[in-house]
Amino acid sequence: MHALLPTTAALPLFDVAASRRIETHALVHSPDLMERAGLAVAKLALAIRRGGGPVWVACGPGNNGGDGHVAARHLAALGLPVHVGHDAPQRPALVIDALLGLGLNRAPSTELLATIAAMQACGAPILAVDLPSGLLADTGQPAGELAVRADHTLALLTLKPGLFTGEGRAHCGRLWFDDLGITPDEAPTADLLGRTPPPHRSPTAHKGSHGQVLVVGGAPGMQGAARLAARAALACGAGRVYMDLLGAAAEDVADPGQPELMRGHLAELPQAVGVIGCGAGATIAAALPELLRGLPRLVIDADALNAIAADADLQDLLRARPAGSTALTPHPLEAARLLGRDTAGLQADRLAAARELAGHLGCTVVLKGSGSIIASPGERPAVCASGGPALATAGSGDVLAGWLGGLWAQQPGASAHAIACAGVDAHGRAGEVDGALRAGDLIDRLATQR
Ligand SMILES: NC(=O)C1=CN([C@@H]2O[C@H](COP(=O)(O)OP(=O)(O)OC[C@H]3O[C@@H](n4cnc5c(N)ncnc54)[C@H](O)[C@@H]3O)[C@@H](O)[C@H]2O)[C@@H](O)CC1
Ligand SMILES: Nc1ncnc2c1ncn2[C@@H]1O[C@H](COP(=O)(O)OP(=O)(O)O)[C@@H](O)[C@H]1O
Repeated sequence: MHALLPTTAALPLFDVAASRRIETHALVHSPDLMERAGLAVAKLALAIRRGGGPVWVACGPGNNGGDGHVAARHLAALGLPVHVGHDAPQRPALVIDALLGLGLNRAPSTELLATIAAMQACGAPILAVDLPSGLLADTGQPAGELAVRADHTLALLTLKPGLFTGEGRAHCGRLWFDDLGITPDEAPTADLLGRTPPPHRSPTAHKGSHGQVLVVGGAPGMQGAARLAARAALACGAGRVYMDLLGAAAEDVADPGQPELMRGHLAELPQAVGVIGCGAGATIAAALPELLRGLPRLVIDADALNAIAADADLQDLLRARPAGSTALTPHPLEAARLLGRDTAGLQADRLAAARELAGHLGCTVVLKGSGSIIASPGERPAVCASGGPALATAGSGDVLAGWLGGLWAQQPGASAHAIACAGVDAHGRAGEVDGALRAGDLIDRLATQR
């Protein structure tokens, strides 16, 4: 058993169906899985209980409850006061939530909701077994009106996507993992992102070795978004970064705070990585056909996504681009527009939605938000474990788009999927601070963490 995050290594994620298969195979040679699980829960419970009161173990009807009973037995054998039941004891030192795990398949009943509410109200730390009860393992969404908000979650046997995306991070608290000594015998459903080394810079490099980025966006009143993207591309190490601010006079393009940035246009920079759409407003629509046809690698964000959502011809141009040459970075509302769906429906299964959008438009899709998803045609999807609410500030998405462009300029042979995985994880790590992070400060943190 070990604490899970932050992780430098990529980790395999398995959905419910895969976890069930792995469990079934493992049980053939290791029939004592529940004993192992319950022992791991008891060990963690010993370490995190607060005070000398009873450990309250709330057990459900299935194997999740079985794990809870085994843990209760171990704790009682050690002489700890243990209370097993759905009613709260006086001043518990810890709650072990073993109500529902992988088997959750409907909204919790009124009685279960009452137990969840009592756990939440009793004031003791909550340790969830495998998953916080009421949270769906595949999506990270509550199945009903309430799911446990745990202080700790000990994932067992496999890591499930719902621990990391959707509402998962708000419900899991600190994450721990015990694989119960089993190595899964099948390919993961998705990868949890690990750290990717920064692009190599040769001792004999010159600025021409590190590529060009062309940022197209920043309509009047929204130029800050494009400037943030351009600054991020520069800080990432791109050799030369150009801006095409839509509708701006030549003298307005200069960025006094960042004199390295230059003015440029598609016609002069046919090999640049395009970062298009940040703060672009409706003006970007007219420029899109040329950009979609002209630039070999594209990161498409914000208003460019909205323009594409509204125009079937632009969608066809996107689909006509070579495989691996385009990354879309929608937040959930933009992704919903691209799929012609509502945001809540899309958020209900972020992994499925990102895969669907990637298939629909033939592009890499970064579905942003807590537990960003990276999905591409023909690739295993990835889930981002880094980042947090400090990133919920204006401009952090523009920084991401620019950073992806900067990475790609330096690694022309990389696919959109590889660039998105590397950049999204770095962006998330840089955003792990208390409080809120200004987008400008996020760029500095990205540049210095490498
Ligand atoms: N079988 C084993 O040896 C192992 C089991 N493990 C544990 O077993 C869990 C999975 O066990 P189960 O498949 O029995 O599933 P659960 O224990 O999560 O729940 C299954 C039961 O809950 C009921 N249920 C589902 N949703 C409900 C709802 N909303 N309201 C009321 N009842 C509901 C189901 O009808 C079923 O009876 C894992 O999460 C993990 O904790 C792991 O420890 C690995 C080893
Ligand atoms: N709570 C959060 N946890 C993790 N990442 C977050 C959170 N809130 C925002 N982010 C990240 O911050 C960025 C916000 O992007 P976006 O919504 O496009 O903002 P903007 O348009 O203001 O730049 C995305 O990369 C998103 O994943």
